[in-house]
Amino acid sequence: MAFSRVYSDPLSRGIFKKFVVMLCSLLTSLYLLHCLTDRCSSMPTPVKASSQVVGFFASELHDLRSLRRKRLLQKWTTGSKPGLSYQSADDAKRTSEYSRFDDADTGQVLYEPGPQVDSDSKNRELSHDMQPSLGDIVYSKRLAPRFMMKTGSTGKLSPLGDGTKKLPQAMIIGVKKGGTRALLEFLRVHPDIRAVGAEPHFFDRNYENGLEWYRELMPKTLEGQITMEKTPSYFVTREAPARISGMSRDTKLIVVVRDPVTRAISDYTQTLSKKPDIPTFESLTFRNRTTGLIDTSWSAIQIGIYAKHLDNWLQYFPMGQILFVSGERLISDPAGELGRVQDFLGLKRIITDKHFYFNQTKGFPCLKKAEGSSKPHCLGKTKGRTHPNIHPEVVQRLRDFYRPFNMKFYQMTGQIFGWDD
Ligand SMILES: Nc1ncnc2c1ncn2[C@@H]1O[C@H](COP(=O)(O)OS(=O)(=O)O)[C@@H](OP(=O)(O)O)[C@H]1O
Repeated sequence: MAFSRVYSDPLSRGIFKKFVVMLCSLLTSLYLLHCLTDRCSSMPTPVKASSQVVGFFASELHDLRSLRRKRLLQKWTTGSKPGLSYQSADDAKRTSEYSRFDDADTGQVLYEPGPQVDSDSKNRELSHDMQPSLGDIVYSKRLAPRFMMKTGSTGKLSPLGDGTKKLPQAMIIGVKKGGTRALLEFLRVHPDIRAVGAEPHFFDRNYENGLEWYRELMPKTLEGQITMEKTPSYFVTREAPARISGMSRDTKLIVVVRDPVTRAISDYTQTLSKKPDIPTFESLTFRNRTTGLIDTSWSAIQIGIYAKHLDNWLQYFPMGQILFVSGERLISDPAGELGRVQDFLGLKRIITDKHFYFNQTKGFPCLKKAEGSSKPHCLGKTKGRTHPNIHPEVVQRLRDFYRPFNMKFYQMTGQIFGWDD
């Protein structure tokens, strides 16, 4: 009754209409505010029940929210403090469950999910730069299901935390003491590369565990990303080429080579650091010091006969599928060598000069920002050790020994590494 009275009075009707319009805009503003605080997805969406106008607002809001998410993601992916503070309690627990395991040769402790692969090493330090990478962490539960992650340089959006463990499509197979750790650490900066940090030693020591075991060690990758690992002993493992080819004939292989004489001394220096009582380099080098006969059964010498090992790989892989990186140039011009590697892997050249600086104290190039960190990063103290002085006569004898093998190697690869200049 009261309503019909009000409605029949033209003045009251006008006021009533204005009231309704104001109420509607108030409700719409409230809804807008609610959505801007990112809470409206849990409510029944207004699109279904409402007019085109509300539908329009909903789509505008959607765009606004994706823009906010993209901005946030941009902030993360450009490396500004990706920190663990985004983790929920569950995720923090998951991270703490990551097993610690070592790089067989370096003793660096890396965080990787999965079983313990190598427990040889004695040196178990954790450096800040070896924490799980941004991509390894599934962020807080509230954010995870709705947030999207940029798939590397492809710019595709995929749900964060998604991805699957894949067998490596590319690997660094050698050589021991060539600079393999530096190469892997530098490559990890690339958004399209995900690599297992520790050396799996699957194709030499752990082959009987099977490919599923091996796959489990790998980090999750999104579409377009390359899975990588490095195990320098593969290059000198007789069975490795057949086994890797059995996994995939398309596997891309990278070998970091270094002057075999310096490499042998570096190898010896590493052993010496673990076992200070071993004989001198000179006495291990010769079978007979007076005749000058080199002991080729000593692994430190054996590994440097690159041409011989390469022959074995060429039985299973075409030359075009193997890239040789100069260990020397990796130090003098890291961006140049990284450029070649990115081309070989079919990736955009994202790692450039801008990523490196030369650390005077370390005496090596270092990363301005390591993967998943905003801090500068040099390799640990097991890389770039001071070598003992070796008698020049012994060094010369070794140079003479390696020369023909080096020449053969230059011929096979079509690259001159300059070890005999
Ligand atoms: N940027 C940078 N920082 C530190 N060290 C560098 C770098 N680039 C190459 N190198 C050289 O890498 C050598 C170790 O090689 P690897 O990583 O292949 O060693 S290992 O086989 O994994 O133990 C290591 O050998 P040594 O100098 O004999 O210790 C270094 O000379």
